[in-house]
Amino acid sequence: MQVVVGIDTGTQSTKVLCYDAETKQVLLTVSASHELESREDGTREQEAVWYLDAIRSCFAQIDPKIKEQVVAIGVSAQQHGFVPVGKDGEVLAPVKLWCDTSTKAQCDELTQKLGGEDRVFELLGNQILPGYTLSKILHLKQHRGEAYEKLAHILLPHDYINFYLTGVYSAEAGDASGTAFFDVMNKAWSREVLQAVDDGRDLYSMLPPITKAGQPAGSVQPSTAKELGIPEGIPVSCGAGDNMAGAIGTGCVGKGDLTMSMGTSGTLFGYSDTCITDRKGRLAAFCSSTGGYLPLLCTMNCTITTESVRQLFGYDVKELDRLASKAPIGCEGVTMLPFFNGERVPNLPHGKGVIAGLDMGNMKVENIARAALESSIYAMKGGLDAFGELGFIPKRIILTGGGAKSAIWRQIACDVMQLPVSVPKVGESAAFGAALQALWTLSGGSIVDLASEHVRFDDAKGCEPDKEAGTLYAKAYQRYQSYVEAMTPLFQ
Ligand SMILES: Nc1ncnc2c1ncn2[C@@H]1O[C@H](COP(=O)(O)OP(=O)(O)O)[C@@H](O)[C@H]1O
Ligand SMILES: O=C(CO)[C@@H](O)[C@H](O)COP(=O)(O)O
Repeated sequence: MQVVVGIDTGTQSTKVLCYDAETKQVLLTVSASHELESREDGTREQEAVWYLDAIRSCFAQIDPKIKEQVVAIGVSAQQHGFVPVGKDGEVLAPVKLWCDTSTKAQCDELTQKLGGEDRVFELLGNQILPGYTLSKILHLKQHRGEAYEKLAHILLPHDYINFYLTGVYSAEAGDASGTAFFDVMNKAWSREVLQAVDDGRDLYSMLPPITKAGQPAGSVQPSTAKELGIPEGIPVSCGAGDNMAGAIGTGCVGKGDLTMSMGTSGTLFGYSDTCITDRKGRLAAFCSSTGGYLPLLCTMNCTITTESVRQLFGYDVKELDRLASKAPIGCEGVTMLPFFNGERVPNLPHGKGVIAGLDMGNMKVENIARAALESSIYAMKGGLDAFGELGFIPKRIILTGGGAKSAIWRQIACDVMQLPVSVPKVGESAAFGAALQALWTLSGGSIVDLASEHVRFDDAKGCEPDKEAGTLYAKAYQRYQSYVEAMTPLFQ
């Protein structure tokens, strides 16, 4: 046995996956859920200690005989969250998350101070958006002054978990690229952008060094080894944001590969050897955690949409799928704008969910159920168009995330995007990707070869696009776009 472990701390839960690289079998996956603090002003926060508690709880569920054989660990976590840490490693305030929309004012203030959107784009290759980390630091300064005074280390969730495992402060380019203080063209922290938050304090010196992809962030320290029941001194790979880890776990590591993740958020990302920036702001210019780039579209409402609708009617996911399958494509004109959690693309942090186009004939739960599934895919369709405009032409889409378990949703994605869909055998792609990154740290060599050796696809779940359905979806998508345009002024 050669056991590598992937930890994925998502929004809803932490998952730990043990993979035997010799037999190419996932031995087990365990999980523990997290709470989420939500407030009406768009605040979405978690306590960093919940992540460590969830990790401890996951490891407690694993057979000690497997744990003894672990040879390396990799960590993936939700991107963008700000973990403010003091000089002795103590966490100073709750973690503001990727889906926190309460910092729009700070984003506007910082963008203006830096000279406007064009200048920001020149400095970073990205915009300053509420989901990203930068505005959360200014928010801490303005609203939690005491914690800000003690700030000594600026970490992302996966950096913090790596610190727990190794005792070392580290970062890597993939997750760093989602901070809005990382210059993606030069793969370096931006001193100028951080000075806009506070020119009286050296925030730059609070950033961890960037570990090169494929290199370890450190090794498991004795106290953590004892707590988790794993060998001390084993390597911990540099780690990744969850989308970057998901790219590894779905084999999206070579030129032209494209993955769509249907999780709490909806993401569409492709691998590129060169930096791809999108001045129109649909694709974020992120780096991969394998040494290249990962342009990415993120919507804040994918399974958020289906969860909101199914909870409203008291259904489970299977019942929602069953009802949706009874409605025709386009839901007889019922159109949903799935901005239940605000939205990032389009940049509408104060956006709201809308169900439009209802009349006495089409107001059926079947249509509303289907509109939830369709709309979260329409929200990602603009990303595919952006990839095309920027010269990135994929041959297929690899689907992952909790939503990819739904057969009807997979076919909707395939028909809306008009691309063949492949589904990896291991569904927990971020945890699996983190485990494969750990294996890469041990073995060295090419990540492309390693992914093609270990990432397998489930032929039974793959789908081919239907042209006729594509024509119907294209019409419904146009209607969706018209509603987005019409509603946008109300959300600004
Ligand atoms: N069979 C299914 N059909 C539709 N949605 C599903 C199904 N199984 C799980 N899900 C959705 O997947 C979500 C979890 O997705 P996941 O990718 O694990 O989330 P995250 O990583 O964002 O925490 C659940 O909240 C649920 O809405
Ligand atoms: O903000 C983004 C990407 O930019 C999100 O994709 C987060 O990384 C959270 O992911 P999930 O919890 O949905 O996996």
